[in-house]
Amino acid sequence: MVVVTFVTGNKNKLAEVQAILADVLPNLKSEELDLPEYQGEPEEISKEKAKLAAQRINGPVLIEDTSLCFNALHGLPGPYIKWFLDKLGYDGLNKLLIGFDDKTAYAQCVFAFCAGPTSEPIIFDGRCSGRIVEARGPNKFGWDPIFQPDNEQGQQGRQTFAEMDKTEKNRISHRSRSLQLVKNYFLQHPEYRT
Ligand SMILES: O=c1nc[nH]c2c1ncn2[C@H]1C[C@H](O)[C@@H](COP(=O)(O)OP(=O)(O)OP(=O)(O)O)O1
Ligand SMILES: [Mg+2]
Repeated sequence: MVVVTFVTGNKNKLAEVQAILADVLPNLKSEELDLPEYQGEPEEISKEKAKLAAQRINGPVLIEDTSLCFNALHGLPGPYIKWFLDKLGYDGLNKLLIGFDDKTAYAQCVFAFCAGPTSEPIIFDGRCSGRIVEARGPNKFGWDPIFQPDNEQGQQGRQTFAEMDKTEKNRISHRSRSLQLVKNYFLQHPEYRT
């Protein structure tokens, strides 16, 4: 069996990935590396991140890059949300939208699988639409308190990701949608799990 390594510096991501992939990739390893990230479109950032990870690990790797995209700002902060969150906090992120009626946003999770140091990465894109609200719920993972996802009918939801229990978040999140595609890929490639 060829063991896949999920490379991330983020413990919360790792926990969600392990929970969602448990049945398909029970042998998923993890490596705590905070890889440098190129600027550009989310797909390109993930591809480059995956190539770098595959070189560092010298084997098959899975990485992901998460964006939070404000529709009024044409998708920004997008992949730069980590730095915006760090510098502006929940209030500052809300204030970015003060001049706009449109508070809608989407979370995007782009997984990339790279089979080895010389392979071309494969991309899996999952999104969850919602809106930016004043922070509600425990402050445990990134921007969870200010993102209120739409429900499955596409209507405005009631809870922020931070207010939901983990199972509920993992059922509807950007990450779980992207991981659904990752799962399908690995179901067709049993060499990574048996
Ligand atoms: O479901 C989520 N709910 C709330 N916040 C989230 C979520 N997923 C990522 N986040 C945060 C973490 C980081 O502030 C930024 C993404 O940046 P991103 O580069 O993908 O993550 P990271 O640097 O923490 O980990 P990694 O080592 O995998 O790159 O959004
Ligand atoms: Mg990162």
